[in-house]
Amino acid sequence: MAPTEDAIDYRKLYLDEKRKARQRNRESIAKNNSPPSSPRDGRPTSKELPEWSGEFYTLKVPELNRLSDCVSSQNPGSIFYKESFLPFHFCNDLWQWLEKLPVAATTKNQKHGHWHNLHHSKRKVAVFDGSFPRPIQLITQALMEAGIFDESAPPNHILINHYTSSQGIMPHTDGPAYFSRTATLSLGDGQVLLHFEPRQKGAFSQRQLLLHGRGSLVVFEGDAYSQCMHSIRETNEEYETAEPTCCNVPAGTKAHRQERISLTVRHRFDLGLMNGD
Ligand SMILES: O=C(O)CCC(=O)C(=O)O
Ligand SMILES: [Fe+2]
Repeated sequence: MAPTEDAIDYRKLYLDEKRKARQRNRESIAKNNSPPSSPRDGRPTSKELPEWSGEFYTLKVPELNRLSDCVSSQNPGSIFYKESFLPFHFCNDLWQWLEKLPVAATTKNQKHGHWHNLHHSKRKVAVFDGSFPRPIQLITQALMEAGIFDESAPPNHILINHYTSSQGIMPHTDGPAYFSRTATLSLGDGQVLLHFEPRQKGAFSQRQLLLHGRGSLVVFEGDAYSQCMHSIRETNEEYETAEPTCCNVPAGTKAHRQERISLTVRHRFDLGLMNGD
């Protein structure tokens, strides 16, 4: 019998079902393989998150100017800095909101949106990825509007570090899991020196950058992201002194250390895939 228009195409059905079964299989493998420490686990419910009083905020931020805001244009290139990026009143509200984030009961699993005390360095960290509560959304939108991220690799991962005045972070690169651009916002009244050093000796020059608090922004990408390590020194001194390698303030400028919160914003590739990018 000749197939009619609406007769079932068994071959197509067979292929469709096979494709669906393969897809289900892949999804279940991905689910079972996802590490228990995934930051996507255990998202805080909206009840657990602190109340955000700034519901009607629209965040006005300046655009990043890739020429005038560039503080290291070569060797390594691509470090940008804006001393005043986030509005002052927003920084205060954000600080208070962040301080009220729930604290994870255990340090074993990274729980999304919860503070964790790191064993090795004692500083506190919290992660937001994928879907963001309002204040974090405002920040990611602001970074898009300022031309720092675009639709091809939008911010989808925020790491928040809470430091006492003496704490720092060891030399490291942010690694290949992310698009090679990091934007960091600093909150608090103090300052720190951010150090860049080449991963391979002699390949690039050392650089320093004085990070002001109260909403400053540093962006680094390209060589500064992939070929250099960055760090903040631990110190019990009240201040650090900028060296001649410092690229945004004169040598001798004092960076007065105080309690500080930083928000490091990036695009993580595997989250992009999960969100259907
Ligand atoms: O606190 C900072 O400014 C640096 C943080 C950082 O490098 C990171 O979280 O990867
Ligand atoms: Fe980093």
